[in-house]
Amino acid sequence: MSLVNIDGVSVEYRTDNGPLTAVDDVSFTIEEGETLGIVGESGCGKTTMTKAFLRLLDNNGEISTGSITYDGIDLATVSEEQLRTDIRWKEISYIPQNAMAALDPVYTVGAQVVQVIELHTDNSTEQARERCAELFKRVDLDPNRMGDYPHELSGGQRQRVTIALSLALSPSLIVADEPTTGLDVIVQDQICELLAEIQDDIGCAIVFVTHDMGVVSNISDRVAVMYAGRIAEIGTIDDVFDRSAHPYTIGLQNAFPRMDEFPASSALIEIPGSPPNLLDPPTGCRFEGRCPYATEECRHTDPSSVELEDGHRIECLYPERRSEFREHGNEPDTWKDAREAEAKQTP
Ligand SMILES: Nc1ncnc2c1ncn2[C@@H]1O[C@H](COP(=O)(O)OP(=O)(O)OP(=O)(O)O)[C@@H](O)[C@H]1O
Repeated sequence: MSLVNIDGVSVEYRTDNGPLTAVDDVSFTIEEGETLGIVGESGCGKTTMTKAFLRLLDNNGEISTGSITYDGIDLATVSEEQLRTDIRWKEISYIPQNAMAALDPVYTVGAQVVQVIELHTDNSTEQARERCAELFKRVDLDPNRMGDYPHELSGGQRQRVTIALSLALSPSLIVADEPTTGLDVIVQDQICELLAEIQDDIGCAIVFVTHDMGVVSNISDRVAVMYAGRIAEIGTIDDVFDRSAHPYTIGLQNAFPRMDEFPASSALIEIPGSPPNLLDPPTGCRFEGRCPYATEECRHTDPSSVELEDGHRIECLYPERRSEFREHGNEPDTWKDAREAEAKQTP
C-alpha cells in the first residue's frame, strides 16, 4: 500500500485577477521509504503541491478538488486540530525553501527544536534538550550551537537546523522544498547526502522539490516532472532519464548539465518560450506553444494521462512517438523551429 495517495488534486488561489489554478487535477502516489523528486520550472506548482500535503497554503489558496490520503486520513479535509496534533511533525514534516524565514529570529535554534519536541511528546525539558543535542549531532552540527540565534549560523548550518527539526519526531515522510536553494554547490551536495543518510537511518520517504534536473537525478528513486500545474511525466529515474517520453522532460534534460558528465559532452539547449499564464491557461496541451513536435490537434485536445509501462505515465497525445522524441530531442535544430515560431509571435 502506498504511503500517500494523491488523487485528482487541484489547488486554486484567489487573486485580484480571478482564480488561478496552480495545481490542476494531479494524481500520484508516494511510496514508503522512497525519494520522490518533483521537478519543473519556476511557477509550475511544485511548492503549492507540497504545501497542500500539510495544508500550509497561503491564506488565499485552497485544495478545490481531490483527496490526499495518508494512512486512511484525507489530508485535504481533516480538521486543522487533527492535522496539528497527529500529522504535522509526527507523521509528515516540512523543510521549507528558505531556512532563515522558517526559523524564528528571536529564539535560539536549540530552543526552537526543544519546543517542537516538548509540544508533541511527553519528554521533560531535560530529555528534549538531550534529544535536540542528538539531532544536532545527526545533522553534523556541534550541539554547542544550540544556544545560537539563526543569524549567527551560515545558510548551510541553518538548513541543517531545519533538517534536525524535521527529524525531531521521526516522521514517515519529509517534504523538502528546494532545501538547497541559495547554498553553494559543495554545501548543496552535503545537504543532499545528509538527507540520503537520514533516509537510510529512519526509513522515511522524502519528497524532494527542485527545479534542477541534475540534483533530482542524483537523489531520487522516482521523479514527477511538473509543467504548468500538471504532471507531464512520472516514473522511476530510469524511466524519466533513460526512457523519457514527454518532449518537456527531454527539453528540461537538455537545459541542465548532467551530474555524471564532466566536462559536459554537449552544449546546453534552452527550451524556447516560457510557461503559460495560469490565470488563463491555453486549451489543449499546455506545452503546445513550446513543443517542437506539436500538431494542430495538440492545440485543441487536452492530453490525459497515459501509462506506458508500470508506473511510467505521461500526459502527451503522442505516446507512440516517444522513440522519435528521444532520438531527435537533444539536437539543437529540433528546438530551433520552435524558437523561430516563438520569435515570430513576439512583437
Ligand atoms: N499566494 C499566491 N497567490 C496567488 N498566486 C500564487 C500564490 N502562490 C503561488 N502562486 C502562483 O501559483 C503558481 C505556482 O506557484 P508555485 O510557487 O507553487 O510554483 P513553483 O513551481 O514552486 O515555483 P518556484 O520554483 O518559483 O518556487 C504560480 O503561477 C504562482 O505565481
